[in-house]
Amino acid sequence: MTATLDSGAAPAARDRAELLRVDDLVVEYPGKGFRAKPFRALTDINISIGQGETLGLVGESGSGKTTLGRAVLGLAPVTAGRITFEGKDISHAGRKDRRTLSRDLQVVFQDPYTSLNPALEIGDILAEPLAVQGTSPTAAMTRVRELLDQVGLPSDAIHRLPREFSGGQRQRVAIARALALSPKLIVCDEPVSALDLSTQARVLDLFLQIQRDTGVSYLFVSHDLDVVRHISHRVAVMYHGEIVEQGPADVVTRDPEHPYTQRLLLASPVPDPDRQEQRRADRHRLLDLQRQQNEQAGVPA
Ligand SMILES: Nc1ncnc2c1ncn2[C@@H]1O[C@H](COP(=O)(O)OP(=O)(O)OP(=O)(O)O)[C@@H](O)[C@H]1O
Repeated sequence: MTATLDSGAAPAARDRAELLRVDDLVVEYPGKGFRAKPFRALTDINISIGQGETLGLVGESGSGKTTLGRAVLGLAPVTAGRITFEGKDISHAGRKDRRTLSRDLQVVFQDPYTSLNPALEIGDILAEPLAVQGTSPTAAMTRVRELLDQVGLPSDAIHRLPREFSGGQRQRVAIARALALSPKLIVCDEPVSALDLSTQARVLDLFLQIQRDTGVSYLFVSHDLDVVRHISHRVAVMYHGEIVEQGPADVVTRDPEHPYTQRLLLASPVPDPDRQEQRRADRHRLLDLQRQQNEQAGVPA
């Protein structure tokens, strides 16, 4: 884990094979309560993600980031448009197809405190997806040990319960669970926003390391431009259910064209842009420092 906040995702390779493609996607939730009419959460979304690539999805609360991730996972209704995975239309994939797809398409949620079953030992949490896909108990335990090692947790975690771990360690368990079946794409929905700054940095580094080791792709949802810049090859900016800008992470997050992205960049109690940049630089320095200190002290994230 040596990456710093300014040396995150590797530059995008030009000729990545396309893994996920979303064309003209519209998502409408059925209306209920005060929203008697269907509510259009996404309008004409077009994105693609290559193999080993990270697309960062950024935008304010309610802009539709989670809905887009949910649509990819088959959890939100596709009203119009198309979602293609490895060239196959999965927009309306049924249960059986989804079960097959779950080998390749996984998710890490925001809250490490509620996303793990508190009654299960870590070994059982990690073995669960393997058992569902028919892996034998012996092979599953070998894989569980591999996964713990991959996410930087000790092998004795197998017999411990989630409550015995910190937020960062629990998120490592959630990442290990997502990795169990060697997926091709992981939808990461605000996976570091519940963590403190130094833990955020270490977990982001873990995501990067895993991508380098396995070639997995990420659809990485975050409201935090710093986080998205660090982890992503490309960034798409969402506003009121639409993508208003997308392009290389560095360009979009440092020199955005769209006024909404410019506002997002400046969304800070510090009004002066120079001080804003200063604040960001300070934050990066702080993160690096904390990470170095933790590493020297051998403190797990
Ligand atoms: N199941 C649902 N039924 C109806 N409306 C929904 C549902 N889920 C989300 N919405 C609405 O869709 C819009 C987009 O929500 P979404 O959660 O995708 O945004 P977001 O950018 O991820 O926001 P946040 O960061 O707060 O999660 C919001 O107006 C939300 O109220």
